[in-house]
Amino acid sequence: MGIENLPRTIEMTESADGRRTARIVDQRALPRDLSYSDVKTHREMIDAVKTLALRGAPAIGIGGAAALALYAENESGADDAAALLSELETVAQSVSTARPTAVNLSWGVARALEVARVAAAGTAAASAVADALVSDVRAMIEEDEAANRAIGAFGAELLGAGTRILTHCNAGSLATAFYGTALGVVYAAHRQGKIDMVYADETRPVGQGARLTAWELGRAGVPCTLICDNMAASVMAAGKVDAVVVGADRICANGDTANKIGTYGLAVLARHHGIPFYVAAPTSTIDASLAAGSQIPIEERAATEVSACIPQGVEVFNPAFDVTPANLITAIITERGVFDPESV
Ligand SMILES: CSC[C@@H](O)[C@@H](O)C(=O)COP(=O)(O)O
Repeated sequence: MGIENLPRTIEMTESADGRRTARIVDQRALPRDLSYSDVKTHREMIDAVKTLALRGAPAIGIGGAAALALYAENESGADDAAALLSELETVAQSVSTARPTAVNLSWGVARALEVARVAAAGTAAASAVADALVSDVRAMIEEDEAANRAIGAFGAELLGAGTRILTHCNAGSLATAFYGTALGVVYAAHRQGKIDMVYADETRPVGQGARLTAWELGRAGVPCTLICDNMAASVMAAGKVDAVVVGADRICANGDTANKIGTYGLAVLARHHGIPFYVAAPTSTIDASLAAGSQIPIEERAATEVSACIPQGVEVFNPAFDVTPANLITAIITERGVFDPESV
């Protein structure tokens, strides 16, 4: 049992009819089934991102770039590179707005558009632009795994023997191409024999902790105890948590960090109990264009996520993310090292 049992979240492959596709783990089916979907068009990719079949900031960044590659490969009828580029500029708009909070999505789309621009400047053939896009998605996948392994190595240095970690949502291999950010820290520390237990918050309302983190850690052979979100305070008070490690969807210039709803509450609890609170994320999650967390767009999702059965007339507020102020974050762990949130 180990991380070799974890699936690759997204890969560029070829389907039986010879068309290039993005093969993704369909995370809606977990933990019941480990099943894959072959995504062939940019619209199918937008749907996968919106419905959380593909989720987690780094994974949707790669998915965004893949959407442009799929459009170029399978949908465009453009005669030449210049015509394709102009179509891609329109497609990029709809892909990068599929979900608003994780900056990685628009980062991935912007990177793909730049690759297409450079390719189109050097060729007249639309097919060469498509090839360049597919190659760059493959490069992004490799870079993402390498970044996560570096995050894991830096993060493991912060932890001592017998560490008990609390994590929220799924910032694991499933949220990235492979290995994970917060769970990357766990995997690296576990390899060094430092992890006694990982407490996984259930993560209401969608249950990424219960459905995905508990499944992933089990498959990787890391000890995991599932708790409901409202149990975190008493687990900390009982002295069972040595560090909180979470992922991020967007980190502002001042270090304020958006992550799955409930993260902010955990940071407040960690401060109260004197427990270090770490954010683990690749530098592609940093958005230096935003000065502070109040400027981060927070996605609101359907009321049916909160309850399938709502009494008539009851209003539901379902923000998918919250913002943890920089002063509650002990350190931000990136692939380039460990930073004070204010200096990130
Ligand atoms: C490495 S993933 C970091 C974050 O994207 C993760 O913690 C999270 O909040 C995911 O939310 P989700 O709505 O499941 O995409």
